[in-house]
Amino acid sequence: MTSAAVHLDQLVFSYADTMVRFDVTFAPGEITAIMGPSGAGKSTLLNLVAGFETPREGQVLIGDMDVTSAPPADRPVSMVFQENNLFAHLDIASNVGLGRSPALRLSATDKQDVATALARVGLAGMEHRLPRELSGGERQRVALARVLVRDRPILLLDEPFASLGPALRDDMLELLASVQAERGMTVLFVTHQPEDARKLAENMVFVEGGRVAAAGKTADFFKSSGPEAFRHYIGNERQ
Ligand SMILES: Nc1ncnc2c1ncn2[C@@H]1O[C@H](COP(=O)(O)OP(=O)(O)OP(=O)(O)O)[C@@H](O)[C@H]1O
Repeated sequence: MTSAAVHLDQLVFSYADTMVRFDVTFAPGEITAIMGPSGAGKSTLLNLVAGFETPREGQVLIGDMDVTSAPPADRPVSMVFQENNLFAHLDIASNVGLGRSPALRLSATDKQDVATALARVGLAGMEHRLPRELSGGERQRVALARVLVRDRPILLLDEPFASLGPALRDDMLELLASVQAERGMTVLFVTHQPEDARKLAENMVFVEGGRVAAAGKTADFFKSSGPEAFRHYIGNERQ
């Protein structure tokens, strides 16, 4: 799998009362944390990359491919949400297998890959459990196993570990970091936790009022000379 940049080129999109404009590039094969106040447009940005929303103007480029009008299924993208990533009536192996075949027509190799992915995320032996028989952290591991069998170059994560306690969140960040290092995916990671960004992400994008207010290296964001808007935001969050 080759790494691909994600480029939002002069994108304009609006809901009834809200307009966003994004013009930003996400570095190929690296993790970028996306932070910003509630309602700033972070999920909207991911949805535009995934194809769940279509811009009014501008282009979405993945590598050198223009996917602006491509439906979500045709984009080289996987997405993990905070919750509800799994189908409640399907066992874990089937939920992961959906990443390979939406109709669950799985070859022997596919089934082997599902088992390998589940072992990779620490869930060997749980193949036949239902999602409700797992903890919240284990359910997110299943979602990551599905990302592994999909094997797409772009991974979008929308606050994936926000419902987990701090120790478990750290475990998941480590797992995500090692999976990303193995596969070289371009990862866009929306989080409200500055510590998550610091631990995981090489780059940061700060979204405010439907715009990218600042973008750069994570290390620079956390310096006293870091972007004013970001420093103001984390200062407020910490009060
Ligand atoms: N389906 C929708 N219809 C209309 N407006 C929407 C819709 N989804 C989001 N919005 C509005 O668009 C703006 C951006 O929402 P978005 O979910 O992208 O913010 P966010 O930065 O992800 O927020 P949070 O951190 O709270 O998840 C908000 O003002 C929101 O109310």
